[in-house]
Amino acid sequence: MRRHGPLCVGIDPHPGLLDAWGLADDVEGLRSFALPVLDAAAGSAAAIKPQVALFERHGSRGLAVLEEVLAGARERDLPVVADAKRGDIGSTMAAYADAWLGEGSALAADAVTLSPYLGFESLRPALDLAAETGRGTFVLALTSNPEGASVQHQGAPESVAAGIVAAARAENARRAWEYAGPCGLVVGATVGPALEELGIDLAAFNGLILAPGYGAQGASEADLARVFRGATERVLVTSSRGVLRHGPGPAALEAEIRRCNDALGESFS
Ligand SMILES: O=c1ccn([C@@H]2O[C@H](COP(=O)(O)O)[C@@H](O)[C@H]2O)c(=O)[nH]1
Repeated sequence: MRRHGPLCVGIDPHPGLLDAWGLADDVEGLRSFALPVLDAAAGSAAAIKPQVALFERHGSRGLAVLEEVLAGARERDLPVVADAKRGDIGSTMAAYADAWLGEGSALAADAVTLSPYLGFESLRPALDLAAETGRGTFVLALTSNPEGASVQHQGAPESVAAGIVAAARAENARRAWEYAGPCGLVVGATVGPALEELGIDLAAFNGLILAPGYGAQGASEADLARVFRGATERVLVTSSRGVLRHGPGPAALEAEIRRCNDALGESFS
């Protein structure tokens, strides 16, 4: 993030985008889509965030393409957040943790997104494995979709989302870290005044924040600066369709990534 700016490029090979790029909605199309995005992001973006569902829909061969993306990112020293949104009872969670954060797993990424809605502690195997292996997690707190509020804003005196933020903060405080703890949060750039309304202060948060909603979902650089005031230096801003619609040419993709990073940098300064 310090080197390139706060933009994380989402790799979301939607059927409509494959079509717009002149590619078939099959495994060859998936590969011809994902690898140029990886190339464009290496050297211009802070990270990439492959959307696992859009690889899974192509079955085992789709997951093999994801493994190729992960290996290519490792070779290029480009951090990867696997957007898998895993969350299950603890015994099963250990298997998800091994897959996405385990040393030697072909699917291991630098960080994985997790859903805490079976209870924050159910994530324990992934939280512990991330800390042991120097990887990270991003736990869904306030998601960017409008429906999220019906669950995440509930509760008094502390909302569900505020409870998740407090649990993530306590998790990071269990160990000493140089800059930010391994338990990050997902907070949408589209949440408007929800953080203030729910009494959540992200300036005091001790991990990274993954912020979807920029670009295709309508949040602007100014919205990000407003929502994350006091915490912008730890915000990894992610955009998928907003960047990908500039493809297929790698030069145009890279130019858009650089433009976003410049605009975000200006807005955050
Ligand atoms: O709260 C959330 C959590 C995750 N996402 C994911 O981010 C991208 C957003 O794609 P855009 O094309 O930039 O809208 C997508 O993979 C979502 O599953 C999110 O949007 N909101």
